[in-house]
Amino acid sequence: MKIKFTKMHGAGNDFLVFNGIHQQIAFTPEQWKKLADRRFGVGADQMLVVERSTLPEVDFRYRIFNADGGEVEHCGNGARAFVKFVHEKKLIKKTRIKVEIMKGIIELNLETDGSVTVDMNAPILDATQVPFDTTDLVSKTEAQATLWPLNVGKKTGKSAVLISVVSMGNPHAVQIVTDVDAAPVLTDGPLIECHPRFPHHVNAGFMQIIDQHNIKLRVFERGAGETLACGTGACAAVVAGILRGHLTSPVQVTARGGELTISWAGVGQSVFLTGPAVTVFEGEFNL
Ligand SMILES: N[C@@H](CCC[C@H](N)C(=O)O)C(=O)O
Repeated sequence: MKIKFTKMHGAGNDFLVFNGIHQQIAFTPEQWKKLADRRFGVGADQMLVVERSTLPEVDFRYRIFNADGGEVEHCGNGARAFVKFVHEKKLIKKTRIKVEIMKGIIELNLETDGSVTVDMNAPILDATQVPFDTTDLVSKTEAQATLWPLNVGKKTGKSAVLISVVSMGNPHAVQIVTDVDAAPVLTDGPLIECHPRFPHHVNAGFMQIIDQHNIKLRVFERGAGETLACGTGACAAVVAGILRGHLTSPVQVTARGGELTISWAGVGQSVFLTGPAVTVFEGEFNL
């Protein structure tokens, strides 16, 4: 059986996108992992499957699989690629689209310049809901933010890493660094990703504040390693930076693969993510 896919990216975060409406897409975690492999498969950070939603007034359901084969709750860059995909495949004419994801519904808008804005819903700031185990930890407060000490490698006790814990539907641990290019993303990233205090594992963000409206960001993603950009990671970082009093909305996020714009009006409000989505090529493989 031949399976068709589209290779896409959003600011360098790359995807294999599958039309699950006109072909049956049901792979095992091992098969997803093999497809994502950059040597033995096609190569991607995430795989996205577009399906019909069964919910009233919701246009599609979209499922997300990390490169390690695990299904996850959300993907901000993927959501933009998804909108471009359903338009290019003529699956819908509307530019404002409602989509069911694992934990809720999001609204997306295809802008006239081809970029996509995603209403990412309100961030979850209650650490235990992220989920993050706060047992025996003493938090610090900075402006409106709660900061948690996290023992990472040899950084323990007074040298523990101070993190903001934010869920954008998926879990994020964000820290501020002075120089993102020198930050220990590849060494501390995997330790934070699988830290025992995060029972569902976590995406580890390293943010350098440039000024009130600009940050540089690198994210070591759960289940995918460091990617060239992470949409939910950008939202979580900006939320953390605004709560800590360092940033003011809107914020331009410079990732290694491109630029994202994030707006947030504050606690209880939706975060809006705007950025590019690009189709690279179409392909097919035999299963
Ligand atoms: N690249 C994504 C996030 C994908 C999921 C993430 N790795 C997780 O496991 O939560 C984005 O653009 O948001």
